[in-house]
Amino acid sequence: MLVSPPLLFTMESNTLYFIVCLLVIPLYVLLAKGASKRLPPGSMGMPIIGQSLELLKAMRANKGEEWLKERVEKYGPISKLGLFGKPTVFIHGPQANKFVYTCDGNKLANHQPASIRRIIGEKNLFEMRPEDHKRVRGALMTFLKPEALKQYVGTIDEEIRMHLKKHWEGKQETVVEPLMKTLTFNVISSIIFGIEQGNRRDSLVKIFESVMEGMLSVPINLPFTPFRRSLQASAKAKSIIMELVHEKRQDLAKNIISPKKDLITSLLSIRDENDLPVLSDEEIVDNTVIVMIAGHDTTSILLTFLVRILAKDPSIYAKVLQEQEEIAKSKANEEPLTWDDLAKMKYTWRVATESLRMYPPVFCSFRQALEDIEYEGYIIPKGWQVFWAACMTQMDEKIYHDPKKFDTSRYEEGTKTPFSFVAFGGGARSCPGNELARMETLSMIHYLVTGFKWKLCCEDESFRRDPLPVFNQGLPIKLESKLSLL
Ligand code: HEM
Repeated sequence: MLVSPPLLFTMESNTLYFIVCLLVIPLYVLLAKGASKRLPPGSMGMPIIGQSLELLKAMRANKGEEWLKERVEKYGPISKLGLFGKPTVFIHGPQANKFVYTCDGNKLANHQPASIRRIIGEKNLFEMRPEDHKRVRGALMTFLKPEALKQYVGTIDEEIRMHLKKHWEGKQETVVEPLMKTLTFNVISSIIFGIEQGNRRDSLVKIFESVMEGMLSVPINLPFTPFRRSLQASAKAKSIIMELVHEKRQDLAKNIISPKKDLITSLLSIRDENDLPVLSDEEIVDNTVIVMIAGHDTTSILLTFLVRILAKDPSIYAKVLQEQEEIAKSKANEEPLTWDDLAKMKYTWRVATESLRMYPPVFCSFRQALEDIEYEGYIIPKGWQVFWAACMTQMDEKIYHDPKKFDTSRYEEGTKTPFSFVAFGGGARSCPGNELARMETLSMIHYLVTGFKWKLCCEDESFRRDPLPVFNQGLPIKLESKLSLL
């Protein structure tokens, strides 16, 4: 979101970028020359560099959408360009979203940058071709589907209360973005690893922070490069997770723990029709890593935007507060939230949905053509990248009336154009963590609005895309505890 494919964008430094470019020039020239006729319109830009730097610059100024809109005005909804050393076809609109989300995975494959592939490992969901992807995703979904997640509402509730007590209560000022990251990191690690708060979890969290640091780097494995540090941290994380896998397998055999305890026990317990494990140990480890990485940053961004929206618009804050106070009133002191409580938070989720429409954490993604593909009368040649900014349809005035207006009533009107709301992607590779994200978001907003009032320190703080949204100052706020509920 990853972990998200747009992670592709960040380049450590221009120097490293140029070194990599030089290494891949021959491949680029071959691919570009090999392209047959009926290529989409557009210029490939400078060899290798193509339009990468322009796009990066626009994204960092939070003008990525404008930059792409200009392309669409100039060339139409399909055009060619050069991005990150590869010939690329940019496609746009609901029909582009539909094409990507419904295309056979043997023709159009997921496409991660080399740094991510090497750090996470070969057996992760992002890298898999359709057959393995279906098997591994099916296994993950037995844990991430709503019926299974229901039992973790209490765990999430407990994590949030501990977090608020430690980081928010009694503070007069705080910075929201890093705190939301800490929270979602802790929630997801408690659900995945099933480890109580303490030294063991803290050390895993620290190791994962180091893993993240080099995810977006140029994959040069030399001493002191962030990529080397990330590789080392990921090897350490994986060896700890592998130990956990062995421990939990033994505990399951002795019936000391439940198969539903956490993601690892759940994956270990899935057997096929011949009573054999559905996932190998290596697959469990690599996919635990991917869920950790894909699962925390995206949700923390949504929560950070919600804090901003609630501070900026008193009428939205008042309605969310009313909904949440009604739920709070129906509960005894310290009684945790339940699945049914979350189901009642309809208005709050509409606010979150509208936030996801206007400020999607994942803005764009890449795939790779595994064969020549015909699309809208043009050829996307084998080996080329397909690049699309799915979420641009969410700000399209032909689909959403007055798209710049924050308007939760949009979701009262029924269905929209198919493939136009795609904050969680679509098709076989849509986000499997959307339900978990919803649970975390609603629970946290419940405790925030019932427990605190806040004001933004900088009313007009802007954010850049790097490639996920990052607030320039991390969203500092002035904070007031309403009462000590926690
Ligand atoms: C607000 C929160 C979230 C947003 C906006 C979000 C968004 C997305 C999007 C747009 C994709 C598809 C990317 C593509 O098509 O290239 C995706 C995939 C994915 N997400 Fe999320 N996500 C969120 C939370 C989570 C959580 C909590 C988890 C962990 C449980 C998670 C795990 C994944 C995984 C594993 C994939 C890859 C799925 C596959 O390839 O089959 N996400 N996410």
